[in-house]
Amino acid sequence: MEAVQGDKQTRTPGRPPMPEPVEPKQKRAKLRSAFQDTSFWGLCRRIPALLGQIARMAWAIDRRDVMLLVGCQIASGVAAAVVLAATAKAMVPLLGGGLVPDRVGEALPALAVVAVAAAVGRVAYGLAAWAVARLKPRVMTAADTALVRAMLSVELEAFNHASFAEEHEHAETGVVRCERMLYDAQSFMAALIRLVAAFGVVTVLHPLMLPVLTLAVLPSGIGAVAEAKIEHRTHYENAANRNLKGMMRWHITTSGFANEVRANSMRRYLMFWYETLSCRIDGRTVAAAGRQVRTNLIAAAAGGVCLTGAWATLVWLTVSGQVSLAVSATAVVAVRTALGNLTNVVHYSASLFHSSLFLGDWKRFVDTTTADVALARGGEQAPVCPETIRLENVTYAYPNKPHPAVDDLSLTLRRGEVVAVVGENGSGKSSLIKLVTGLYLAEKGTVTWDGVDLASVDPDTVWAQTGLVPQFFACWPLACRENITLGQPVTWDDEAVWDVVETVGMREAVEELPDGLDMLLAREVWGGVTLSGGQWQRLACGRAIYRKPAVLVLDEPTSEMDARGEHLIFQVLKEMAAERISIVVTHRLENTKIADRIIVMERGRITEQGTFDQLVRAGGLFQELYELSQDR
Ligand SMILES: Nc1ncnc2c1ncn2[C@@H]1O[C@H](COP(=O)(O)OP(=O)(O)OP(=O)(O)O)[C@@H](O)[C@H]1O
Repeated sequence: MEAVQGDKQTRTPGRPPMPEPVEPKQKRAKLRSAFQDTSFWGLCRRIPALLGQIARMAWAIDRRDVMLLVGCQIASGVAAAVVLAATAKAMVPLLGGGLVPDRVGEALPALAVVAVAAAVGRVAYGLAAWAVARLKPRVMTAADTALVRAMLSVELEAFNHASFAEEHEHAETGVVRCERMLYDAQSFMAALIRLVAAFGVVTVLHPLMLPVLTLAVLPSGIGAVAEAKIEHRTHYENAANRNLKGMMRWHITTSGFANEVRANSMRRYLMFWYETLSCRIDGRTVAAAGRQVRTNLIAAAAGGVCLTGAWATLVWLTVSGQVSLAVSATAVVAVRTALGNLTNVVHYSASLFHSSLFLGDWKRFVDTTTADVALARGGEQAPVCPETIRLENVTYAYPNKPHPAVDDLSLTLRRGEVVAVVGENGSGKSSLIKLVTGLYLAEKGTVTWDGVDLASVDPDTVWAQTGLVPQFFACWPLACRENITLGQPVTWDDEAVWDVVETVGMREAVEELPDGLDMLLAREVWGGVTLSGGQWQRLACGRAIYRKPAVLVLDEPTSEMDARGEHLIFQVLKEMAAERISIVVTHRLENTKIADRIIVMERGRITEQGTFDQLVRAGGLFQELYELSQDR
C-alpha cells in the first residue's frame, strides 16, 4: 500500500526528490503599512471609535439586546463600587477594638450590602453574557453576508488580480474575528466600569494610589499591544501560503478529485506538499511566538517592578500612619480589584485592537476594495433581443501577461446566425465570449449591442438576456430542478423544466432519481446524489436553453458528452438559432459544420472566417487542425 506519510523526503533510488511547493508572492507594501501607523497611544485613541463601530453593528441587529447589555454592564459596575464601599465600611468595626461578637454585629449591615451587591453584580454579568451570546452569531452573520454580497457585486475582472484574493482572505478572517470582538468589547466594558468604580474607591482612600496603580499596569498594556502587532504581522506574512494551503486542502479532501488523487498515486506527494506548507506557516508562527514571549517577559518584568512599587507605597502609607489599618485593608481589596480589572482592560483592549485590525481588513474589503471594482457601468438599458453585436478594434489583456488575450479584434454577430469560434489553446476564444457578453469590458475599442456600448449599460440588463455554458461549469449543490431554472422559474409548474430535461436527453436519468426534480444533486450531503460528467454537462446546457436567451453562448458545451448527447445539443442549437445570436466555441471541428460562419482565432486575432466548406480547403490553420483531427 502507498505510504501517505509525507513528512520524510524518502528517496527512492534513481528518482529525484519530491519538489517543494513554491513560495507564493504577496503584496509586501501593504503588509508594512498596516503596522507602521499604530502605536500604543494610537490604540488608546482608537478604542472609543472601535467600540462605537461594534455598537453600531450590534445596534443595527438588535437594539433590545444592546440596551440590555449596556444596562447590565452599568449595573455590574455600580454593584462593584457598592461592594468596595460597603467592604470599607465593614472593615472599620471588624479591625477596630471591642469584643468580636460586637464587632461582627456592627459590621453585619455593611456585610449584607456586600452580599446583595455581589449577587446583583453576578446576575447583571450573567444577563450581559446572555445578551452577548444572542448578539454574537447575528453580528457574525451580518459581517459574513456583507462579505458575500460584496463578492457578488464585483466585476469578473477583479478575480484576475492576485491582491484581490489576498485581501479577500484577510476579510474572511475579519468575519471570524467579529464574534470574538463582541466578547472582547463586553469584557473590556465590564472591566472598565469595575475599574472606574475601584479607582473611585482607591482615590477616596488616598489620592496617591491612583497614579501608582496606573503605572503598575502600563508596561503590560504596552506589551500586550506589541504582542498583538507581532501576531497580526505573522498572519499577514502567512496569508499567501495559507491561501494556497486552503486551496490544496479542498482539492485533497473533495470527493470530486478523490479518484485522480488515488489512481495517479498522488497521495504521498500531496501529503508531503501539504505538510511542507503547514511547516512553513508554523515556522513563521513559532518564530513569532519567540518574539512575542520576549516582548511579554520584558513587559512582565517592567510591570513587576512597577507593581512592587505600588505595594511598597501602600505599606509606606500605612506604616507612616497616613492611612489607618482598616483603610489599608480596604485598599488591599480595592487595589486587587483595580489591578485585576486594569489587567483585563489592557488585555481586552489589546485583543480588541488585534481583532480591529482584522475587522479593518473586512471593512476595507467590503467598503473600498470591492467598491473600487464594483459593477458600476452606467444606468442605460441593454437593447432587448439585439439584432447585432459589434466588436470594433477590441483589445483585452490580463494582468501580468505580456500579450493581450484579445488583440485589436473586430467582429459582427447577427441575430439568427450561429457563429463557431475555433482556434488553438490560449488563442483567446473564451476571452472573446466574455467580452461579447459584457463579463469583461474592452480596454480599447468598443463592444456594442445594437449600437449601445456595453461600457455604459447596466450589466444586469445584459445578463438578463444571456445564456452561458462556460468551459468550466458549476455542478450546483441544488435540487435538480434548480440546476435548470437556477432559481428563476418561468412558470408555476414543472412543464417547462421537463421540456428542457427531455431536450438535453436527461428524462430517463432524472426519472430514475429517487426524488426526481426535487433530488438534491450533492453527494456530500446526506440523501444527495451526483451525476456523471456528461450528465452534469447536459444539465448545464439545459439551463442555458431554459433561459431562452437572446444571446446564447456555449463554450465547449459537449466536451464530456457521448456522441448522442453531442448530436442532440448541436441540433438544438441549430433549431433555436433563428430567434437569437448564437456563439459556440469548440475544438471538435466536425461540429462547426452546423455553423453559418466559423471564425478562427490565433493569438487574440481573427485570422480566418468563412463556412466549413470554405475553410476546410483554404490552406490555413482551420484546414491544418481539421486534417490533424482526421489523421488517426
Ligand atoms: N484569468 C486569467 N488570468 C490571466 N491570464 C488568462 C486568464 N484567462 C486566460 N488567460 C490567458 O489569456 C489567453 C487566452 O485565454 P483564453 O482562455 O481566452 O483562451 P482559449 O482560446 O479559450 O483557450 P482554450 O482553448 O485552452 O480554452 C491565454 O494566454 C491565457 O493564458
